[in-house]
Amino acid sequence: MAEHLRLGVNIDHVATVRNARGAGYPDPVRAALLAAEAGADGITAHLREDRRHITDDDIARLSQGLTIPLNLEMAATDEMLAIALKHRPHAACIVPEKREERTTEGGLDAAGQHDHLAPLVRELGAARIRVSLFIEPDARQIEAAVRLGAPVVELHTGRYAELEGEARAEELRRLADAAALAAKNGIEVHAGHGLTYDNVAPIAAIPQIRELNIGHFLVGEALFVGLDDAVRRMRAEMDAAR
Ligand SMILES: CC(=O)[C@@H](O)[C@H](O)COP(=O)(O)O
Ligand SMILES: NCC(=O)COP(=O)(O)O
Repeated sequence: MAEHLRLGVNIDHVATVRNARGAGYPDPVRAALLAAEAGADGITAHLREDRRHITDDDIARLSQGLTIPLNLEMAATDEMLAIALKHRPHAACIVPEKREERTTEGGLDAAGQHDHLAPLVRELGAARIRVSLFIEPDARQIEAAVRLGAPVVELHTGRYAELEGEARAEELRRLADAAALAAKNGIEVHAGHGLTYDNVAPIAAIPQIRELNIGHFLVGEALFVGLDDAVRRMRAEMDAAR
């Protein structure tokens, strides 16, 4: 039987709504605490270099107030490394970032950026922060993660979420193959981006995947049913698929 599948709730887009008005509400930390009560196994927050949603203060408050693990998503920069080392989250997921993108468009080029990433992975690991690389489901990237000594990879499910029909089925096969290859090499496998009630089941059914990080859909759904119900239903969809 496949092991328990953890749900990491990403609260970035609670901050997007707050920042639209420059107000103090809605508070992403309050959302994180509510998600934890509803059964989230962890909280994910992406401190973008342009601070378009999550802010430094949010990370400080999440680091102090959470009773479940924090997964800090960060670009591979010295500034973000210093922030991670200051707050020491449970995990740090290194993601690619472009200022002009609407959302995280693709995976990190772990293969092409080995020399840039190696010291970062080493320093985070030495601080006992669990490093994860947000990559495309691609054997070359997984082999690069192995060479870098990353304990975790998070497979980018954005393409899978956007595609339909046979193209989606093909992307699902790539995700399953990548998960199997990573697990065979002793890497813990996570996945996320663009997951919803409608598309989560086939991803949750991949036995090597141990954690899903889901945010944008849950925050939107929370407008209609509340965050508690949205997190509980996602948990149920994941468990049913497992
Ligand atoms: C890396 C990633 O997938 C996330 O951080 C998430 O989707 C929310 O942030 P953005 O929408 O700003 O990319
Ligand atoms: N790393 C993926 C994540 O944290 C959530 O992505 P999304 O559900 O907001 O698209």
